[in-house]
Order: sequence, then C-alpha cells, then structure tokens
Amino acid sequence: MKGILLVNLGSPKSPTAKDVKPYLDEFLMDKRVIDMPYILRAFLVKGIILNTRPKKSAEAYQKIWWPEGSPLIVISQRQHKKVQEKVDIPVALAMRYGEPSIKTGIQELKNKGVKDILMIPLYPQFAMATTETIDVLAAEIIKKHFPDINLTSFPAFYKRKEYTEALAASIKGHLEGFDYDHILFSYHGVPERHIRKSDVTKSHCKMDGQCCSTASKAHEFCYRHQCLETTRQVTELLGIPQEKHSSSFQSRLGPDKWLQPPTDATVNGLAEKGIKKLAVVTPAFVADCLETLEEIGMEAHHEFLQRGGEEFRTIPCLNDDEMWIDAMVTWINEWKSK
Ligand SMILES: C=CC1=C(C)c2cc3[nH]c(cc4nc(cc5[nH]c(cc1n2)c(C)c5CCC(=O)O)C(CCC(=O)O)=C4C)c(C)c3C=C
Ligand SMILES: [Fe+2]
Ligand SMILES: [Fe+2]
Repeated sequence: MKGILLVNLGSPKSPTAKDVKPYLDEFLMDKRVIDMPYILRAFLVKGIILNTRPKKSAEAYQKIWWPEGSPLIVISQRQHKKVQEKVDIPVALAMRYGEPSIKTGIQELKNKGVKDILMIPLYPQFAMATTETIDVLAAEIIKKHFPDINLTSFPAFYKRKEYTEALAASIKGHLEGFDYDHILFSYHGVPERHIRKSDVTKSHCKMDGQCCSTASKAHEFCYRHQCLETTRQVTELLGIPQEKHSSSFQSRLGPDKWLQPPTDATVNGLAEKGIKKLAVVTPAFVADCLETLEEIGMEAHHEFLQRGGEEFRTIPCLNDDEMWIDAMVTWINEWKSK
C-alpha cells in the first residue's frame, strides 16, 4: 500500500526556556543548519547560543503561542487532517526536530500496511537547512529501521502551478480592500555559504545579482534562485508591477554573511523612503510560525510604524487554505496513480 508523510520543521514542546533549549540544541546542532565542523559547531551552539537564546526565544514564543499549542504544529495538524480527508491512502505528519518524529511517522504508516511512501517536505524552496536535512535523515531512518519500505521525496515545489496559483490567490484575497504602496516578499534567510555549497556546478552562484536569473543547472538546488523565482511568478500572476514589490531575507543568526537584503533594514528603508502602506508576505513558510507571527507580524510591523509607516498588513501563510490543500492532494494523486 502507498502512504504519505508530510514533514515540517517542528517547534518546542512549550514556550519556556526549559523546552526551547533542547529544541534549539537539536535544531542548531544539525550540520546542515550550522554547517561548521562538529567542534566549532558545539562550541558556538552549546557554549554560546544555548546560554542566552532559549530565554529570549521563549519570550518570543510566548507572544505567539496559541491555547492549543505552537501555531506551526497546530496548523500542520490542520493541514494533515484536511489532506487525509481528501485522499484514500494513509497520511502521517512528522517534524524534523522534536515531535512527532520522522521515525514515528514512518512507523505509523508501516502499522497501517504502507510499503511505499511519498514524503513531502513542507518547504516550497529547496535549502540545505530544510529539504536536504529532511531527505538525509529520512533516508538514514529507512536504511536503519525500515529497510523493506520504499521512500520517495517530493522535490521543492516553488514552480509547480498548483502552488504558485494557490499562493497568488491567497495573497489576492488578503490584499482585498488594502490599497498598498508596496508588497515585500520576505523569505527566511540562510548564510551565503549554504548557497555556494549547494551549487552543483561549483561556479554558478555568485550572489551577484545576475546568477539567479541566468539559466543554470545550479538552480535545482539554489535557494536564492527559487525564492526570487517564487516572487517573479506570483507577481506576474497578480500583475504587480516591478516598482511595487521587492524581496528580502529575514531571521539572520550568527556571524556569517547571510543572503541580502535583510528584511528588517528593508522594511525600515521603505518607511523612511515614504512608503505608507506596506504588505508583507512570507512564502518560504506554508504554516504561520514564530518567524511570521512575531518577527514580521509584531517586530517588523512595529518598526515600520515607528518610522512613519501608516498601515502594515502581514499576509498569512497558506496554512489550511483550500487551494493549497488541493495542490497537495493533486500531487499525491499524481504520484499514487503512477
Ligand atoms: C543558522 C541558523 C538557521 C538557518 C540556516 C535556518 C534556516 C531556515 N529556517 C527555516 C524555517 C524556520 N525557522 C524557524 C525558527 C528558527 N530558525 C533558526 C535558525 C536557522 N534557520 C532558529 C534559531 C529558530 C528558532 C527561533 C529562534 O530562536 O529564533 C521556524 C519557526 C519554528 C516555530 O516553532 O515556529 C521556521 C518555520 C527555513 C525555511 C530556513 C531556510 C530556508
Ligand atoms: Fe529558521
Ligand atoms: Fe544564483
């Protein structure tokens, strides 16, 4: 029998420093997230970051936590339930960090008689820190614990029309009645080094403003290209002119050079340039989470108003939007009928 495994990032068990610490430990000790040799990574994460960040992050989580739990988890559960209602094969949900684990998700499917799994990492754009780490861990788990199960991973879906059309329709709906001056596409950032490491040609990605719009084999695994391409496709579908939109990268952590331009400086710069009505959309996430609800919905919103902006609209992620659920159902049915 065939089955589906949906995988997202994961959240701490509760918004307390005590529960945020092990979550950050597992997350940041992943060599595809902080891609340093083990000794250096352990020094940076266990010796420095874990001393102060859990408390600061817990405070941020407390601001966005829902009575039912972490928004990322609750929304992922809603997505899981809706997809399951629309397909006739078992669907399980797993998280890369924390619970429910990928191993538990595969076990759940196996218990239902599944031998052939389509795993869908819930990230529209490929990144070493997201899609790749899920693929690698799932392959290790299969090899070690479930050698009789066949697993196929669904690639990043940034250019599938079901996704871009669902995103465009959702943005359109959320912009209704809002006569915005500018719309910012804010993607989660990654260090520039991650882009170079994923460059299969070893020479294409220069982060020079040209490479991502020049056709290359590198783009299959270029996060920056896939983000900029997401913006291009969606703005084209919505007819948003060039001068009314831009893209930026949020959530920088650590001393490395991250993708440019940063969202915080971009939002501040737009306000200082006289933009009064700003909409922000976050297409690197398919479920609202700390990065969208707090960093954009609260922090960026506040900074924009402080600098003379008048109206700020955070466009929700796709969450359990029907067109998005139907997009996943279409991909599942296509795979199922192969
Ligand atoms: C080196 C650090 C990080 C990289 C690289 C990174 C890439 C990356 N992350 C997401 C999606 C999410 N990240 C989230 C939270 C989060 N991310 C980092 C660090 C890196 N992310 C940290 C330390 C945290 C935890 C919160 C904090 O302390 O700031 C989340 C939210 C999770 C939640 O529980 O709500 C998501 C989702 C992507 C897509 C990405 C690369 C493309
Ligand atoms: Fe992150
Ligand atoms: Fe590029």
